[in-house]
This record gives sequence, C-alpha cells and structure tokens, in this order.
Amino acid sequence: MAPNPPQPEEYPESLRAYLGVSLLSAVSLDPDRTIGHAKHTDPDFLTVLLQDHIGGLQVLHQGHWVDVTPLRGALVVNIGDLLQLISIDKLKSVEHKVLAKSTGPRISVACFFSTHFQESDKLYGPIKELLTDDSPALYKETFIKDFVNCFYSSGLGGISALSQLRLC
Ligand SMILES: O=C(O)CCC(=O)C(=O)O
Ligand SMILES: [Fe+2]
Repeated sequence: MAPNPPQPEEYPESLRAYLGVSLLSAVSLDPDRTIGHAKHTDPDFLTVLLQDHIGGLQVLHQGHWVDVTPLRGALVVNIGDLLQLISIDKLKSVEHKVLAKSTGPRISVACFFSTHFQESDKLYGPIKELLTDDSPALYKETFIKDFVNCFYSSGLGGISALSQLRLC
C-alpha cells in the first residue's frame, strides 16, 4: 500500500515559510467545448504538472511557442512569478498556454506551491542575500494574498501581477 503523503503541516518549516503548501487541481480540456487555456504565468512559486499522453502544453521560448512533449509519468516543473520576484529575476517564470487537441479530451494534474492557502502577514520581497549593487531590488514587496488578487483581477492574458510590482 502506498504511504500517506505528508500533510502541509508536516512540511519542513523553511519550505513552508518560503514555498508554502500545495494545492492539487485537475485540469481537463474537452476539444468540443474549448480551444484551450489562455497564455499566462503562474502566480505561485513553483508548479509541478503531471500530464497525460494527449499533449497541448506550450511554453514561450525566445519568442516562439514550443510544444512540451507529453511523456508518460514525467513531471513538468514550471517556475512561477513569486520565485521570479524573490530571486530578482535570477529565475524567470515561464509563459505558457494549453491548446485543446482534436485527438481527444485531455487531463492534467497541477500542484501549485504557494502560501496563499494559509493565513500569513509575511511580506515577500527580494532574497536579501541576492541583493548587490549590480543586482538591486526589482519589485515592490507584496503580501501573497494581494498578489494573487491582482492576478485574478487582471485576468489571463492581461497585464501580469508581477509587472505591476516592477520598480524600474
Ligand atoms: O494543464 C496544463 O498542462 C497546464 C495548466 C496550467 O497552466 C495551470 O493550471 O496554470
Ligand atoms: Fe499555468
């Protein structure tokens, strides 16, 4: 029998404080009902994606949309906006979208790492150790709840929540 997965309160404190807990969400796309999932970056720290064999996920790479080949059992790890914010652009969130395929309905399982599922009054800004004269702060500090609210009020494809916090 598979062991029970650790519960969020069992995660190491350092991981919980930075990346938060995860939310699992199944995303299904039926080609008869939709053309896909609009382009966006994820408003979290990391997203781990399990896909099926249908495919459809594309990432923007050097100005071109590139298909992510669906590999059975492979996990796709996307960097989210909050990791870009705290790493002051050392790690960049990936723009992605999903196209519905005529070959059939598609199911993916996304695990979003963020802290907005728990009450927190922590302000997120640049990791202090990364700040130097050549690498100054690029974004205003933010509460995760404000960041996520901004993401949802901008809508997919709108002005990203991250760019609204950009200092220069
Ligand atoms: O279904 C996928 O492969 C990606 C879904 C996604 O980008 C999201 O839920 O943020
Ligand atoms: Fe996404």
